[in-house]
Amino acid sequence: MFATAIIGGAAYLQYQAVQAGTYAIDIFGKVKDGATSTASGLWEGANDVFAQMGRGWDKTKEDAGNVEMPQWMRDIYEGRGSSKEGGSGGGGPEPKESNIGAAGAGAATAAAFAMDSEGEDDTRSEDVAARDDQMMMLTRKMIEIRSLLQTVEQADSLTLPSIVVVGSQSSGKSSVLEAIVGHEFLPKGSNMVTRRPIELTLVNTPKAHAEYGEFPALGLGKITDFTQIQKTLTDLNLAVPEKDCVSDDPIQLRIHSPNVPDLSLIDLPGYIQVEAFDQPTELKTKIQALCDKYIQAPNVILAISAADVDLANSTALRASRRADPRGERTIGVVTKMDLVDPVRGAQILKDRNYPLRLGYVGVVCKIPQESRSLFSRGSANILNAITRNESAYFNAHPESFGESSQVLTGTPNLRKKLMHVLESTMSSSLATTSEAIHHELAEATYEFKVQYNERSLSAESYLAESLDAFKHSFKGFSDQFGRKEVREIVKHELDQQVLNLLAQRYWNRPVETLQPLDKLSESVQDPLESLPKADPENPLWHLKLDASTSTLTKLGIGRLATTITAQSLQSSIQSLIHNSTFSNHPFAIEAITQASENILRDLSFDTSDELEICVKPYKYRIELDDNEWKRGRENITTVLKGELHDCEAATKVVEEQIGGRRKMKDVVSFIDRVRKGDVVLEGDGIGGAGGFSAALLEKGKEALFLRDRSDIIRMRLAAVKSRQCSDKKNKYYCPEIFLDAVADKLTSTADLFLDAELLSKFYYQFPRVLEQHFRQLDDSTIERFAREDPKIKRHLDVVKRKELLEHVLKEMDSLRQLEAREKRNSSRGTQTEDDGRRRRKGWGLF
Ligand SMILES: Nc1nc2c(ncn2[C@@H]2O[C@H](COP(=O)(O)OP(=O)(O)OP(=O)(O)O)[C@@H](O)[C@H]2O)c(=O)[nH]1
Repeated sequence: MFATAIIGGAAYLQYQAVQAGTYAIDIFGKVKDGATSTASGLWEGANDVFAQMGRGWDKTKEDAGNVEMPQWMRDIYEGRGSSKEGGSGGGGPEPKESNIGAAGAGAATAAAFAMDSEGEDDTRSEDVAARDDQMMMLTRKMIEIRSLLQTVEQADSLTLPSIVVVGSQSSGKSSVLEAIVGHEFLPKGSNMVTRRPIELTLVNTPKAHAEYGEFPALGLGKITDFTQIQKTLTDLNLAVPEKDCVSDDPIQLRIHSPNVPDLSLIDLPGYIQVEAFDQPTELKTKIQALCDKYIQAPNVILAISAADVDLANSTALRASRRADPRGERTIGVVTKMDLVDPVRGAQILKDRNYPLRLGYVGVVCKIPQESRSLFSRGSANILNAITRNESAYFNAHPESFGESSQVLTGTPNLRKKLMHVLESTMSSSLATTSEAIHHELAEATYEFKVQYNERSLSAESYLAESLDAFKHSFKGFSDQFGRKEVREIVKHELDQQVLNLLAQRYWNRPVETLQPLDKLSESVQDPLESLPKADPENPLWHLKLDASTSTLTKLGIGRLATTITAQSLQSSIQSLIHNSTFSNHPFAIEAITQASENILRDLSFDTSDELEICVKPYKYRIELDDNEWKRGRENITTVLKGELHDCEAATKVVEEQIGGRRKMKDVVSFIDRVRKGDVVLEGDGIGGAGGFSAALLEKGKEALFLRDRSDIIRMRLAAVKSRQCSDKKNKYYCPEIFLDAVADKLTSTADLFLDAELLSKFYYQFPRVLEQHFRQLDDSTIERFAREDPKIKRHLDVVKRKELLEHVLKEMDSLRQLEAREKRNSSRGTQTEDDGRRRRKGWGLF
């Protein structure tokens, strides 16, 4: 058993070490999963640090500093062109022969741009497609960094920009977002259903077939049914009370799909013109204030306006003009293009009144009616239906929307534009964000050093340490609490039982009533004073001792001894808990208490029955040797002295309650005289008598009882010490000694048995059950447990913050390496017009 314990312990220690090590990894993993496998290993090495994390923290650290390029990218950098074995868009159809090159290099973006949807050919050149892929990779990395920063306690300086979607009610905001995602998932209804910002992170998962959403803050897991996502969003929004109507507490939603680009978007409540009669009067200004908060720099504004409403009246454009007067970070989206004349539509997109550097995009995002019935429910993707419908419309009017028209139309182009814009905006924000992270990290590092002496801590390591310490103190306790201690407990209990038996059968003096003694019980007629001189054959004294012995042996020693030993163990566990770090953790107190109770209860059943069988022979015959008699005599002397001492102490208390020795003497002598018949009471004395109140008489009876008991004990102490009681053959004259010796015999059997059956088994099982219990806890429970202690919570927060910030900086480093390679590649002569446009100021400064 010992060997197994050691092996088990070592394995657990190892487990704990791994747990502690993977603590940070898990956190990072939470903000990034689902994108870990790709069609061609596209992101492996270069981008997906998260995927590497699964291989261990050390490996991750190593890799983060040494970012590996995927083959296809190296080929591009080394001028070998694109690899035809490059990734495919996962769930999408096979690329057409003429496009195979582009499909190889740019397939990752092809699906994300919705270019492989039916009716859409990828007409990009190889270089452009490859660069799109690379851009997507950079964007993804930045979004990862953004998500990581979201998990750090929020400070405004620690964010990367996002795309904020604003527009009036019914302008088509939801339709645009749903067209980008390919699913109906946003709350719908007339009752102002968007009440909170929805922070939507789209994660492109090229190889995965399943599309799903996650609410990281809710822990609902992966939701593949988009109507369920819609329902959850609706519930979360409607939970904002009618009287507040809007809240700035964002809902975070991540959607993973092979058909979405990597994007981070924020959907906001739609602007209203005027409050409805049942809406709060300040609602319009509240929505405005909320939107204004989000459309500040460096966020990109996606201003949605419907084509059938004059752009001059567009609330979204008016708001964006206030926040972005030079139109540098606003993308104008004109929805419902199908509702206006194509010529008019094209004019709108060329708007010169509010020129936008990022331009306007016209879209038709309505889900065709026939498709709605087919796709609207569950998890079917509506992307193809929308893009087909949309391109049919734009293709039908080439004079207005064709290549020569110089207007940008269509959801795929919008998606692409969003990715490009987000990437470039994020990259220009990196320098300032990086500075802010360095600053925050310096603060966290200082606190870590000064407050916590650089002692690393994770919820798992804290639990493991606490558990180890507790098991260690339990081991110490188990070394000290053995057979001897059980013996003391059991013997003490049986001593009390012996005293009770003696009091019942030998020492009984009736004091419950105020009555003359001659009317009372037999024991008074055979006073104990007469015992030393009684006839050795007097059956009364034989009967008394035999009956007392029988009562003692048939007391249910099995149950009694097992129960008090288990209780003692249980209370020792409680004090061990309260002297351990677990004392600040109600959850752990409950778990440990429960574990010990369960084990003790289970063990007690069998133990008590078996112990009862072991003491059975004593129920029929008890033989004592001289030594046992001698030991009994010594022990009962101590017990009687203890009892005498207790009686005297109790007498003192009663004396104080009565009001002094003198008053007590008066009451006691009155009751004495009544008992002797010297005073005859009228009535029963219940209402008081002899000038004493009823309460005083009650106390007097207590004092008399204690006095009588003290007298008897003194008398019996003298008897126990007498020559008569030195010999075991005089047992009927010395019941105290005999009963003590019997109790001693019972105790010896009990302690031996309890030591083997209860203690040993408990000592073996308890630490293992604890270990098992704590080992199977899930991460969130362990985290909750550790955070119950405010000091530990603070410590954990500092460690976590520091680790996250360090990790973010590392991610930024690898991003910088990728960017440097991109620059090298550009300078090797593959520079195109497109490259020039994509080179950004600020990139590489951080
Ligand atoms: N014909 C046409 N109808 C559209 C288009 N886009 C959206 N709609 C319709 O316009 C209505 C409003 O669209 P939503 O996407 O719900 O607009 P919203 O801005 O999200 O509205 P709120 O959630 O109320 O703020 C819906 O009935 C859509 O079907 C479009 O391009 N063409």
